[in-house]
Amino acid sequence: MTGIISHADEKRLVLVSGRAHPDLARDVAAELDIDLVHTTAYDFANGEIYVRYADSVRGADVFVLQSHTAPINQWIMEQLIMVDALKRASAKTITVVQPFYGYARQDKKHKGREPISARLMADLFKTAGAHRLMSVDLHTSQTQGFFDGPVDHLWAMPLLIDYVRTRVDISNVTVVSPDAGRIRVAEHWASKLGGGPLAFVHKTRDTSRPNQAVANRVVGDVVGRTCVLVDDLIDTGGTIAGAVRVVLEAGAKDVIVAATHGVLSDPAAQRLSESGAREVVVTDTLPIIPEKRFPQLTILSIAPLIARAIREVFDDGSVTSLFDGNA
Ligand SMILES: Nc1ncnc2c1ncn2[C@@H]1O[C@H](COP(=O)(O)O)[C@@H](O)[C@H]1O
Ligand SMILES: O=P(O)(O)OC[C@H]1O[C@H](OP(=O)(O)OP(=O)(O)O)[C@H](O)[C@@H]1O
Repeated sequence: MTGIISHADEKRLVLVSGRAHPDLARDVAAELDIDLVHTTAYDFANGEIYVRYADSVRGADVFVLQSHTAPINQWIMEQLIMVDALKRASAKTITVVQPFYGYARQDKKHKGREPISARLMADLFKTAGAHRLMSVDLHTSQTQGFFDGPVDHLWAMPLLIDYVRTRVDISNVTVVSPDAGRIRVAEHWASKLGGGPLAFVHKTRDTSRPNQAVANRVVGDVVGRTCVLVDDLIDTGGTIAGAVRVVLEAGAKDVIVAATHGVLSDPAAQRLSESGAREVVVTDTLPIIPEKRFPQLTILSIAPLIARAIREVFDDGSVTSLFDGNA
């Protein structure tokens, strides 16, 4: 195995990773059957970051993997610096692979004098030298339009659905959206999970205080049913724990939660473990440290999907084809 795959036409695929989620980088490299190109990365005494690649990347198609986990600003900055180093080392193309797109929730101004940080992120990566972005389950699809270049928007839904299908009797499933913003996604889930009914939770947020979600009530047929609650991400767990509570109070038989990104900021692990959900299923787009794991948590590997998408991009194939039948 080498860090570089040589083709007759001299194309070279290089995978490099920041320090945020080494397990995911290792798994993606293994799926691609390549070695990561070693990257030296460390912090100077004042917190500034240094990176250098051990091998030449000249003329290569380079994929820069970084998970936007806490401390998120440090890891985003590291990825930006990695892109800059690749640009200056004459990489042919640079694809930023950010399985979870940091700042994606700041995609519009809700009030005057707010930033649109999701757009700023795209601009920063473009300025650093990125040609292309790859991400999984963006908070809103429109974020694709922020980056001036190709964006590969991967869906974890087929992976999650394949798993959830093994855990439920699909003739008795109601798919539940934990808020109004995710009803379209929940519709998609329902059609793929046996075409059962759909419900949604009326959620409100106190916008004067961060991370405060209130689940008011559930609308839809949940009595006696296995409810599958679907969301893009679980951060502090307030949205999901509240939704599980109102769904169970409304008479659901049991609840399985499926979300792509397990951000799991405190006190999510405690909230979820005490929520009454039978199972909470996430992917490993973000690392989940042992202290944040709880008995009902299942973590699915996103590495095969990312590796297949990288392969398609490198081969000038079709990323969309990975989702044929799920569009
Ligand atoms: N990082 C964040 N954590 C929690 N809440 C956030 C974060 N970034 C933005 N927000 C707030 O989330 C909602 C987003 O609402 P959408 O309807 O999805 O646009 C908004 O209140 C943000 O201020
Ligand atoms: O675990 P939590 O801390 O509760 O945060 C997670 C929730 O926050 C986001 O929704 P958001 O309320 O930002 O927007 P939306 O209702 O428009 O999806 C996200 O889609 C989750 O539903």
